[in-house]
Amino acid sequence: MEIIGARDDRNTVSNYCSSDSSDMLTILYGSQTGSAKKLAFQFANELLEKYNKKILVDAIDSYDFSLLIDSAQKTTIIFFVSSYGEGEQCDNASKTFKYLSELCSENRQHLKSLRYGLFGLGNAAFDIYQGASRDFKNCLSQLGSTLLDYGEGNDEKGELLEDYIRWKNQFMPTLAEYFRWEPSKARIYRPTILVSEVSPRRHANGEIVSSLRDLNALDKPPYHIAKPFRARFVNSQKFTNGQRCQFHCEVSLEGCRMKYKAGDHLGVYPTNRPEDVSRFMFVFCLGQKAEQVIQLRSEFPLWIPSPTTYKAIVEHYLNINSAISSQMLQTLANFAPSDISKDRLLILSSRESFTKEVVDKRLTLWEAALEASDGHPWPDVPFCFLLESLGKLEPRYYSIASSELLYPDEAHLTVKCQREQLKDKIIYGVCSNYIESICFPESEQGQTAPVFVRKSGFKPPLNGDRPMIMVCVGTGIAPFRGFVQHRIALSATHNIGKMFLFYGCRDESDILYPNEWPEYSKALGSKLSVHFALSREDPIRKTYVQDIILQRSKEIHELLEQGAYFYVCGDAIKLSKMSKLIRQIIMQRKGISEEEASKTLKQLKLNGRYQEDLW
Ligand SMILES: Cc1cc2nc3c(=O)[nH]c(=O)nc-3n(C[C@H](O)[C@H](O)[C@H](O)COP(=O)(O)O)c2cc1C
Repeated sequence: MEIIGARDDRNTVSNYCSSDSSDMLTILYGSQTGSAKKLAFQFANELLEKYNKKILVDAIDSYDFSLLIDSAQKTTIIFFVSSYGEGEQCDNASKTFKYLSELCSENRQHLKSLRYGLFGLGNAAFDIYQGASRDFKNCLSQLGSTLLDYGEGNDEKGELLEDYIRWKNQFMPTLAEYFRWEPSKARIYRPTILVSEVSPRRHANGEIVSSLRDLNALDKPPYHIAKPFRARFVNSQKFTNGQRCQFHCEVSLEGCRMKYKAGDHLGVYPTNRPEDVSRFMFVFCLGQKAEQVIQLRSEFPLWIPSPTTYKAIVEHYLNINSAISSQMLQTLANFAPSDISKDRLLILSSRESFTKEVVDKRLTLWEAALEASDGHPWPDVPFCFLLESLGKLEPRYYSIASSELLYPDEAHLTVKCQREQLKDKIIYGVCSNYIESICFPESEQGQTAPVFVRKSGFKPPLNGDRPMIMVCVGTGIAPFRGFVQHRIALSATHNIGKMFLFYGCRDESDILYPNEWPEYSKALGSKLSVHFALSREDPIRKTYVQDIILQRSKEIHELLEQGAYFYVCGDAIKLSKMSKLIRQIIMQRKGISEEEASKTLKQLKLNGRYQEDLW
């Protein structure tokens, strides 16, 4: 009985497939930002809990599909497939999709032995809704595989989890029937993480070790995602204040030996908001034992270093404001402090109320609990239930806004505080507001955060004399500040190519780095031309980046013909039509068909000459 977590070890996957798979199930995910991966593990956990089934969970690209070709051995896989780019596969599924598409072209049913279920994750605000999951399904059907069930979850209005639950509730019993699985003896809640309270370990100086991340601060390079560097945030400067707070800050990488290049990302591990931490600790009665040292054990890989303390987990490792599902509330109801609270929570979790009362109001688990109990604490909730349900406080990624050629020991960031005003509360984005709190602290303390560099393919051309066209909205300006700095550094010794920057924001007061663009233009002369699209400057005629791009379509096309690189960065929804626009420009300027223009654009993408960094 085990869940095997995502690993890099491909051999284990192959071994697993070639053993008796008649009663075994594999769960694979294609996930860019973790949602599909999370659902895949959730599905696996539930199968383990309900049917005592042994399950492999891994990324799609870690699985060796060549083993299934024309095989007589029946294999069952449940896929969780997210769409990315323009309805495309995520990075950890694209290799497999390419492989399967090539197999399709042979027009033979090579994967007849495969039975599969598929849940697609997407967002209907994008042009090609569920492109990746539908393509994957079509491909498998051409290869002769048997579809057991297909479902789709839409991220557009925050109902992805509910879509998943509806699909899963209908599919899981069918799957069990198909395999003739008997439900394991009914249990309301079965923990998969064992939490034991132990006596404290101490640092050499006598201080209690509260988390391994503290120890990491004493560690030495190399630093990476699993061992972040505690960096100082310095020289912060606000551009705009209040609800739309945007600012610049500089992260000192001195001594950590982490190198970056313009276009890379800086991962930042946030800390939960102190107000939320203390309310969470109150609701689940953790205040008294906040500093108690605990040891965690589990059958699958845990993201929390152990031993640690309750408080360290709630502050640094647990996504206490995670989106919640009706199912979580139903399990939580078992631990209610009174029958009235239990009934109220069950009503909140019901089909009739859940969307309106929980999803639309963006209630967190602790807020829903408080609402059901009229502000009274819930002393009987097992801590492991909170760990399993809420999951990991993930690092957030920021495009680095500087060039290593000018700033080798510091990475600059451009941050917009995520603050969304709902009817009666503000939803705070955990990391941006955390960075603000350490950059503009009320006291002098706490100006460090754990960080690491994540390499990205979003890079200025290797050849410095190639033209560049850069398109962005809002804080999407960040990597382009780095690209321009990069070219300034190069210009001292090299001939550099022309640069067009198209930058969309609300009005003049919303322009980030307003003093720097004239300076960069001065330093680079005719090599840099910056064009602003200020959407709220003229209330009658709103101007967006696509409008100013269209006005310059002739020059853009000429530059593309001269080998220019085209970059897009910023809000995925606002910029979702950019590649369509470029296709249109190519079509019109070259006088070719839409199909031919699509081929040209595809080739640009393959050659790295059309790149997007969207969020
Ligand atoms: C840059 C970007 C591009 C996306 N493109 C699409 C798309 O073309 N079609 C779609 O249905 N959803 C699209 N989405 C939405 C994601 O598929 C959806 O939010 C999903 O839940 C993310 O899952 P993941 O965390 O497993 O990557 C896109 C999201 C981002 C950030």
